[in-house]
Amino acid sequence: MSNTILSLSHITVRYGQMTALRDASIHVDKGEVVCIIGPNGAGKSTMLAAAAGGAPVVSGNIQFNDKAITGVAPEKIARLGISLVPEGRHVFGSLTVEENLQIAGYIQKDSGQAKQDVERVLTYFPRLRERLKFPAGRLSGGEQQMLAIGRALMTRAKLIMVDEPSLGLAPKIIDQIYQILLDIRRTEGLTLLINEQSSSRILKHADRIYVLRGGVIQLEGRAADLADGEAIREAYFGFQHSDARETQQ
Ligand SMILES: Nc1ncnc2c1ncn2[C@@H]1O[C@H](COP(=O)(O)OP(=O)(O)OP(=O)(O)O)[C@@H](O)[C@H]1O
Repeated sequence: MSNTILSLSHITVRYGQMTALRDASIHVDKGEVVCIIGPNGAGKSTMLAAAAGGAPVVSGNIQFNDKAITGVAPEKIARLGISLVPEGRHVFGSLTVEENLQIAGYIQKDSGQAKQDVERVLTYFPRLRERLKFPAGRLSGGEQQMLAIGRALMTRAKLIMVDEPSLGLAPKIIDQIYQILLDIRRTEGLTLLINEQSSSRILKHADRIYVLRGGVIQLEGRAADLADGEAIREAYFGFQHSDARETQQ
């Protein structure tokens, strides 16, 4: 058995005439934190959607735990142990934090186990414990992101994919969320695949980085080797752009 938990090999995705991913390959090893960085419209969400069974893949192969999952239905993929936290969080605003977590545990048949898992999630996110009886719609953006990740944890997924967790959040909150994710990784051996538009805060948290632009993987490397940001900037913008500070914000 290989150490790779997820691989997408030579994936092409088309929405009608529009090619969103072109012959793109990525892999994620067990226990890794891998980040896909790229500008708006690069194809990042499409990559996660392809792994979750929700994108029109026209060619290529997707494997999870050495099993082919290309063309497999999203609910079946979820049951195999992949959970996607979509961009924009999508919590149920009128339901309480507790109810949001309980519903996410529907995948488990055993209600005792679901109860234990609510407790397990609250241990990682003490902030959610304080807000347990609040409607999720009244939470701050950071708290909603925590809840969205908490919901993914309820499924006991082996691989959690998070689409732009930093979007609209203050740097302090972003770091806090990453610290919690790394804590969960350490405690549970979880594997994480994360999309981000900006690289600066991610480089210190991720093990490995892919830069995606125009549906094509432009760069792959260990975060430690890319720390100065130069190669990332070049791949991100497609040309030498010494003054391109956008990715550094
Ligand atoms: N359902 C769809 N139908 C048609 N085109 C789509 C669809 N979803 C995405 N696209 C297009 O595919 C391209 C890649 O989109 P995608 O959302 O994967 O990029 P992204 O890197 O995640 O960008 P963002 O940061 O804006 O979410 C974009 O040009 C987008 O407009």
